[in-house]
Order: sequence, then structure tokens, then C-alpha cells
Amino acid sequence: MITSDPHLRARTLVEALPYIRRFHDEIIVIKYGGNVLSDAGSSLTELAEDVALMRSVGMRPVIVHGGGPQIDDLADRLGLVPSFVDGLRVTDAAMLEVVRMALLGTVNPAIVTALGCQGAAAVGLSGADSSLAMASRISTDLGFVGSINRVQTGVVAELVQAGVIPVVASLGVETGGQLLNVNADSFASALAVALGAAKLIFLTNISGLLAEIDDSDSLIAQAAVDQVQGLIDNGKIRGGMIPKVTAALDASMGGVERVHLIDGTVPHSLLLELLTDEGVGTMIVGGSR
Ligand SMILES: Nc1ncnc2c1ncn2[C@@H]1O[C@H](COP(=O)(O)OP(=O)(O)O)[C@@H](O)[C@H]1O
Ligand SMILES: CC(=O)N[C@@H](CCC(=O)OP(=O)(O)O)C(=O)O
Repeated sequence: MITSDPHLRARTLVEALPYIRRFHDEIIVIKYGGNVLSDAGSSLTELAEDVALMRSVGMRPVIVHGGGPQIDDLADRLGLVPSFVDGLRVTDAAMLEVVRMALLGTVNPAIVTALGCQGAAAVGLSGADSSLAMASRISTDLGFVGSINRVQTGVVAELVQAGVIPVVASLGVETGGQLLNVNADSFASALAVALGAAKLIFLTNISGLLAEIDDSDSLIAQAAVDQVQGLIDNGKIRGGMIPKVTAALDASMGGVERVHLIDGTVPHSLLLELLTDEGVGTMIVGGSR
């Protein structure tokens, strides 16, 4: 709701000024989780408004997206049963086709179109385009699942320089040309490090990292390596949150100064994180692991 107090409204705008200056011309990588895109409380339009505003005030946003729930949904309609090992999808040839269809056929164009509707120039691509994300298979058990071992930023860097917002689906490519399914959190982390991003923001469907998963009051405002490892060891961080915090730590230790996990289902949480003094979500702090 917009406050009716004109002083408060003006103050909010003034408060944004140092942040707009600080991040002017800086690359900010934003990772959209599939849960954010499918959650009833969120709106792709609001997310697109925030990113379009970032671009309008001179920031250089780059979007990486996943689409786990959308892949599950399509697999279900096609009679395939998804299975996961440590939060990663077991991907045989048939499942890889589903991953491609969901990410490149549905999720990616939806984001690009929403940005276009907000007047922002956006181009959709995947890690296979222009050999952006070179990957190799993690294990034979996981099938066509990869981890990124080299990022060739060329095409993304050129788009960014031209003022265009790249919207990147989390597929990688092997040297021989085989597509691989890459976890979108680790993809976003690798791209943010390679681009020298000033910030990486993971938009997910929870307020941030919780010390107790069922207790929303246990939000950890700042999480460091040791604490995160302890929480994983004690079973307090589970499922898809494990690759997410691992990716966040990797980015932080790879030189991305600010890495945040925030709730993308809260309207305009991205702008609150970027442009106000109010801290939202969890900030991940690196160090030696
Ligand atoms: N300690 C924790 N704190 C917060 N969320 C957690 C934790 N452990 C597990 N989770 C789960 O991780 C989920 C987010 O991961 P995931 O579903 O992969 O998100 P996304 O689709 O945004 O990548 C949360 O919805 C939550 O259920
Ligand atoms: C290997 C692997 O698990 N890949 C993920 C890619 C999509 C993804 O990461 O989507 P979210 O961001 O919505 O979780 C998958 O197939 O679900």
C-alpha cells in the first residue's frame, strides 16, 4: 500500500539516492527461483517493474532463472516421475527434453515478455548460447546434470553494455555440444563471479535462511560459512536450500561483495533490498571455508 503521508513518500525517494549512486553502472545478478514464479502471492509483473526500474536508474541487472516447479508440472503431465539426489534432479534424456521445454519454452519467454511490457529491453538465452556456460557431468547417477567449469561472458557482457537485460536459463553445454541441466543457484553464482557483479540476489519463497525451518522468527540476518556448515550438518538446512546457500557462499568467496537471499513473493522486496536502509532477508558472508 502506498502511504498517504507525502513527507514519508519523499523520504523514501531521498533514501534511495545513495544506493542509486552506489550501484550506478554496476552489474547486479538476480536469480529467480521457480517457486517465486509459481507462488500465488507473487507477480511476475511486480518483479519486472523492479528490474525495469533498476535499469532505468542506471544499474545493470542480469537475470538467471530456474523453474523446478514448472519442470515438475510438465513432467507430471507427460507421465514422468521426477527424482532428486541432494537437491539435484536426476536427468535422463527424456527428462532433459522436459527441462528444455519448461525453461526455454515457458519460463524464459514469460520473464522476457514481462520485462518488455515494462519498457525494458530484455533478451532470453541459455548457458548454451555462444558457449556461455561450459559444463561437465557431475556423476553417471545424475545423468545429464552438469556443473559449470568455465563461463565465457562475451555475449552477456555485450548485452549488458548495450543496456539490454540478459535473461539466462540454467542450461550448460559440454565441450562436445551436449546440453546439461545445471542447478540455477550454482549457475547464478558462477555467472555473478565471472561478470564481477557487485551484488547477487537470490529471490526465493521464504524470508531468508532460518535457523529453525518451521520458525519464521528464527531468520538469520547475516550468515557466515561456519554457521551455515553447522546448520547443514545438524539437518537445519534441507532440500533446495542446500545448493542455494552453497552457491551463495561460493559467490561471496569468489569476490561478489554482497550476496542476499530474500523473499521474492513479497511485493517489491527487490527494491526494498536495493534502495532502502531496511535490511531484508539474509546476507551471506564469505571467508575461508
Ligand atoms: N534452514 C532453512 N531456511 C529456509 N528455508 C529452508 C531451510 N531448509 C530448507 N528450506 C527450504 O528451502 C526452500 C527454498 O529452496 P528451493 O525450493 O530450492 O527454492 P527456489 O525454487 O527459490 O530455488 C524453502 O521454501 C524452504 O522450504
Ligand atoms: C540439476 C537440477 O536440479 N536443475 C534444476 C534446474 C532448475 C532450477 O534450479 O530451478 P529452481 O531455481 O526453481 O530450483 C532442476 O532440474 O530443477
